Amino acid sequence: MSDAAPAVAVDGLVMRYGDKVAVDELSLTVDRGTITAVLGPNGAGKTTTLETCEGYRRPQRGSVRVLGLDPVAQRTELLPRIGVMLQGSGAWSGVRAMEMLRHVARLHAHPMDADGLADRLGLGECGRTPYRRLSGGQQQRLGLAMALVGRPEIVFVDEPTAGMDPQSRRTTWELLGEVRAAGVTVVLTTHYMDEAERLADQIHIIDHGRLIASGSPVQLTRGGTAATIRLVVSRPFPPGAPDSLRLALGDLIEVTLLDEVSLLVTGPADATTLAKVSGWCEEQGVLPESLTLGQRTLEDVFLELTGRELQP
Ligand SMILES: Nc1ncnc2c1ncn2[C@@H]1O[C@H](COP(=O)(O)OP(=O)(O)OP(=O)(O)O)[C@@H](O)[C@H]1O
Repeated sequence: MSDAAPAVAVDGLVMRYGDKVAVDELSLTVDRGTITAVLGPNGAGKTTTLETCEGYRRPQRGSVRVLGLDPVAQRTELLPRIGVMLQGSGAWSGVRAMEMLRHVARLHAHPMDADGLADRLGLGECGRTPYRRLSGGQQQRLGLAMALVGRPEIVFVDEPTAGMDPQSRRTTWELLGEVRAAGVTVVLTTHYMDEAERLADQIHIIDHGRLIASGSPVQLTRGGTAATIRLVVSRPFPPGAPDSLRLALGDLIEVTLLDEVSLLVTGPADATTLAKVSGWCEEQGVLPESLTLGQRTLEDVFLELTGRELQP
């Protein structure tokens, strides 16, 4: 019963390039009608996972189902129901933008109005421009239009706003929101935390080909009573700073040194914790330049899970 199946089900997927393990026992589910972001740093295995869902790569181990179908064995059945935006839109270099979009529209049984879609994405004015002369942002938008024009049930978009100016990013976010509102499932990869946090109903964070956390933006960032205190000081911390602060704050609280003048305190941090951090600064003779208490961001979540920053 493919209609009851989740939009995407990845189970124990392993993908290697030679000795390099790109995707490592990855399991995740995408619910229908959601925008789901696969978030991770460069090289995390996002594109490889997406290409396997799109049927461009055969799982080496594990399985992938899209709308309940096997993307390789049942490709003919699946293709008309999915839209794909590749990194680099897949257009020929000499073809004019609107020619390409109309061509893709004609491949589908019930396409959207290509001109209306192009206008919506701000492609109207460059309709006669050859693909290779389009700016990076215009190529991205054309790629998105090509993925959407066939009215897919699910659309896969790889880094939809990479290289776009802020205005085009906002238009793209709005459009993806409208696509979801029309009942289409959107699966996107991104390494922009703000994009995932703002757009996605569900986020899967992956690193080194492994799933390290899943949840809605609120579940991931507001987990329990967790909060974050950021401390930036005017001169480098004295040696042993994180350890003595950890000692002062107790076991439930995590202290992560970000660099020689800033650190992050995470856990059930409240006003008392803030006062303790301030008292510790006084004891250590360090002058806080800023000391703030706020909710965790996805960046904080990634840092806690991996000890690294998502965007170097
Ligand atoms: N064709 C290939 N041959 C060899 N190694 C590859 C190939 N494609 C990807 N890799 C490697 O596999 C790992 C995962 O790559 P992948 O492109 O899936 O990650 P990603 O998260 O999409 O990264 P990016 O955001 O940079 O596209 C990386 O270490 C990458 O260098």
